[in-house]
Amino acid sequence: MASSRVDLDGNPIKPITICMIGAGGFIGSHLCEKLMSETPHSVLALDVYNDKIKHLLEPHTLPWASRIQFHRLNIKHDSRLEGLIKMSDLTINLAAICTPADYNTRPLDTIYSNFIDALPVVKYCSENNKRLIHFSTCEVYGKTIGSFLPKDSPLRQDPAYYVLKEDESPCIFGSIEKQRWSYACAKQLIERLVYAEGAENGLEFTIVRPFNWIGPRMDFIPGIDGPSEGVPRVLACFSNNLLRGEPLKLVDGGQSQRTFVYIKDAIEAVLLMIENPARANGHIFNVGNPNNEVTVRQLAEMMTQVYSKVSGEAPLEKPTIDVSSKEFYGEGYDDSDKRIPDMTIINRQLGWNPKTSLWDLLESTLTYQHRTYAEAVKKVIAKPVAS
Ligand SMILES: NC(=O)c1ccc[n+]([C@@H]2O[C@H](COP(=O)([O-])OP(=O)(O)OC[C@H]3O[C@@H](n4cnc5c(N)ncnc54)[C@H](O)[C@@H]3O)[C@@H](O)[C@H]2O)c1
Ligand SMILES: O=c1ccn([C@@H]2O[C@H](COP(=O)(O)OP(=O)(O)O[C@H]3OC[C@@H](O)[C@H](O)[C@H]3O)[C@@H](O)[C@H]2O)c(=O)[nH]1
Repeated sequence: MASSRVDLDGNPIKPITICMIGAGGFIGSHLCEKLMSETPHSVLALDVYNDKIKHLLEPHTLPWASRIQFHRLNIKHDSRLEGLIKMSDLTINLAAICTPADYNTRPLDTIYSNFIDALPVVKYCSENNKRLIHFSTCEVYGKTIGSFLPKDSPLRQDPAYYVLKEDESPCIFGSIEKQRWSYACAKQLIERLVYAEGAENGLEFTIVRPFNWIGPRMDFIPGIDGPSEGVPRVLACFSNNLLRGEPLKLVDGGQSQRTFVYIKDAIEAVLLMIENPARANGHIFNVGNPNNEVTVRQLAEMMTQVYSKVSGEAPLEKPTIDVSSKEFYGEGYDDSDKRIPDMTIINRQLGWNPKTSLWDLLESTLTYQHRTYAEAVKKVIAKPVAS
């Protein structure tokens, strides 16, 4: 396997060591899985948790056991960080607070996590001449230009007013009191810093802007493997509602639009970036699926249908319920209206295209959710409430 692999230009791929920060999260777990099963590369996996990669770490007889090492550490305060970056050929930084429920309620933690805590990582990579793949977000685009046009303007149908391009689109956020944008703004500034390290000090970098990657192991199910009062991202919120047989909550009518990409498609793009540095360095890449656009309401309807198919349970008569954003997220919430990634740059540089339709990715993801959580949720529901 190892010797026959070549990059996009036909050159043999040499095994490398990757320092992956945030390896225990949703994206990290899938990336580790891919690197272990399909490549000869080694991973130093850094995170405060490892539940989502336990299956890759134990038992010690796994075929890749010698190629993955978990280091439990918090990058906020751990002197081992620089040493681990120095030992590696490439650093991938995934660590972040990235659930919207936190952006307006814990803005300080959000800004520290996405900007301040990432600073030493960039600095150590730059000082030690190590390549960096930094995970940013599609939220850096904020709102579309089209959202400021009158509701009936025909220009709203013109892609020039909504398609998001890495090298052209502006970043449009709400006012400071709309603390939703604390995350996007922190991500934007760290992108600018990484870019400036490239321009002034020659840092070899790639910036990834994920557009709603979804799939198994995303976030948590409240009260099962996460806090009962916690609010994860929409896939886990809706999965939780479906597992409990309660209506899916549509924030402000579910009119916002998103494009969803299957995590396994997106991971293919990251692997291409890892193994084709000459094509990926110095670039910012949108990674999403422009063909999978829905409103949040349509997502809820599709998830209801798919869940009924995979669970064998009939959908509720009234499967959704409207809630205001103030009620659901609290003061200071705001939203991105529409997110369609332009794919020109990633297509040109890496020849990557997403493959999986929204229906198919929901079918495999909800099959996983049902198999993993249905029993546990039933038990919790059956427990008599203490009086
Ligand atoms: N999933 C998406 O669709 C999406 C979209 C846009 C951007 N992103 C970005 O991609 C990255 C990964 O996202 P994810 O969906 O896997 O999120 P995640 O929350 O599942 O993973 C982040 C991981 O980082 C770890 N972490 C956070 N702070 C840390 C610290 N101080 N020290 C050590 N570990 C720390 C967490 O424990 C967690 O395991 C984030 O930077 C996020 O902003 C993801
Ligand atoms: O139960 C819910 C949860 C969410 N929603 C809505 O569903 C939409 C998507 O919500 P998500 O929680 O997935 O988060 P968003 O797409 O807004 O942001 C995400 O985008 C990219 C990343 O940077 C982050 O992972 C996150 O900020 C929003 O319009 C939200 O208001 C509901 O209507 N009901």
